[in-house]
Amino acid sequence: AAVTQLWIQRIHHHALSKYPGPRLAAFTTWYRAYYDILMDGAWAQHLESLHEQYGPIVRVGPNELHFGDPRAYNDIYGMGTRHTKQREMYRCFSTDLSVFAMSDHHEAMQRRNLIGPFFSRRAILALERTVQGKIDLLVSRLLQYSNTNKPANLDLAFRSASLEVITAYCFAQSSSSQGKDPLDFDCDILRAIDQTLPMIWVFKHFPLIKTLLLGVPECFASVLKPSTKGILEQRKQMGAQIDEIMKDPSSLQNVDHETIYHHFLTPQPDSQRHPPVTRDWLLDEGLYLRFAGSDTVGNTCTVAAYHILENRDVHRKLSQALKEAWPDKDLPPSYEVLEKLPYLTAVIKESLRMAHGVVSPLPRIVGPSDSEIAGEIIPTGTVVSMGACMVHKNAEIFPDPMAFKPERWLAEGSTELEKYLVSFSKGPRGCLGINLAMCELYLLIGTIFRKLDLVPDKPTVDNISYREYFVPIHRGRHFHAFVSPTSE
Ligand code: HEM
Repeated sequence: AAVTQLWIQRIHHHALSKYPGPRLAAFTTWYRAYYDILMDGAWAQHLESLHEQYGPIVRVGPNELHFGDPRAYNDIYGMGTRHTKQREMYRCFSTDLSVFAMSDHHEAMQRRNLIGPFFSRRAILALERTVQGKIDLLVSRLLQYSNTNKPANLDLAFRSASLEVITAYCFAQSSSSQGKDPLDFDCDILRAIDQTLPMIWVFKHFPLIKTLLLGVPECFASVLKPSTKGILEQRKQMGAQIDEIMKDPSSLQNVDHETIYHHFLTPQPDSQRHPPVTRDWLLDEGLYLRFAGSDTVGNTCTVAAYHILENRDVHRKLSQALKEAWPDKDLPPSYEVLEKLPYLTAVIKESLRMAHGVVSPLPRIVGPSDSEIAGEIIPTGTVVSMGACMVHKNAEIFPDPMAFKPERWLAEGSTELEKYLVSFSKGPRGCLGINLAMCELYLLIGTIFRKLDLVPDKPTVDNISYREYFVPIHRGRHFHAFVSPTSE
């Protein structure tokens, strides 16, 4: 009887009852859990079919709406909005004290003000050489393949390069695993991400499992579930660096550029009051930054390389533009020169559109008062979201949306399109690392396509199709290519 009563309440007498959607979804969050967990990260894909069936607003949970009309994106995430992040989602990453997991608007703004300057354009330009150094290392590793008959795994190559950049940038360390063959781009940290990321939906729908696995002493957790072993090991390693710094802050003088720890340990003006500097805070913030700054950039490069190499005309135009701006291969132009190249810029924008950035819809809780979203007044407390993929695949905004067409960003009136490029999200909780990400994308894609001739090895669209675990996980064969140096 209790179940029937709940059914009647949720289906017929709920504030969201007027919105269409599967009845089971309106009744229970297990509906979504089925797609997240049992269907292996298939929720974002399922949402597309729900919108086809039910229209632009779908009730996807007892208290949740998903929007398909691109106007909604700005209403949910744009400047001036105060909707908060949904705790259940953002706590799955086990970095609860990081800015990313904060829901209180005011606290998050203070924390963003603290971290922001570390990733400002000025700060990035000052560390451009650190970024370029890691990209040069990637190119020299890739060039080692030119003497073999083996294709290089570009998926791993780009992910490991962006991980190296963020690790050097934030922590003045290297992420490459000691003693491993650098040719296979194998790396403990990437392996830890691959092992643990698929657990996020389990953690979201069964928070007790997360508490159990991550709360018990490490030796038990790795026996209980090997998939958390990698991340616990990473917490241990980053924790050791933090312990050393907290014990002896003068050790920070031994590194050759400012790290995130220098930044956090510098006393701030009262207006940007610090959280107390604790080991737990530094660890959560550090782990999150490293995650945020690695796969996001790496995946975008993989999608970029796949499409550039699949589209001869794009490849030819890009190589031509790079050769003109960069005649001597050994004298790389600065980021500020590269970012002014129209064709490279168009390729990067189109790659961001096709890669989507974060592929899961980002859940927000409407507040502090009822809010208008896509012309509807949505009650306070409702969970709302709109996946970036829905915006990027909208055929009215981006005609022929599944085709890789940098030209769409060069056509007359294309600046209007910018507001629909939402890979970094928008507004008060948009990406904090956008300046670093853009610098990496320009230097990486510019350098790779100026210096290397890449021939894809058995490319298929499976190389870049993904399962959705906040960021994409590529389950199919990774994208591989044979590598040789460009002729001049
Ligand atoms: C192509 C690369 C990148 C893409 C597409 C991307 C995308 C995003 C998106 C969509 C969000 C919003 C997440 C949400 O609301 O839940 C976000 C947040 C964030 N990103 Fe990025 N990101 C990229 C690179 C980076 C880099 C290099 C860093 C630097 C460490 C970074 C740091 C952050 C941080 C700290 C947040 C949390 C901001 C907050 O919660 O207020 N990201 N990013």
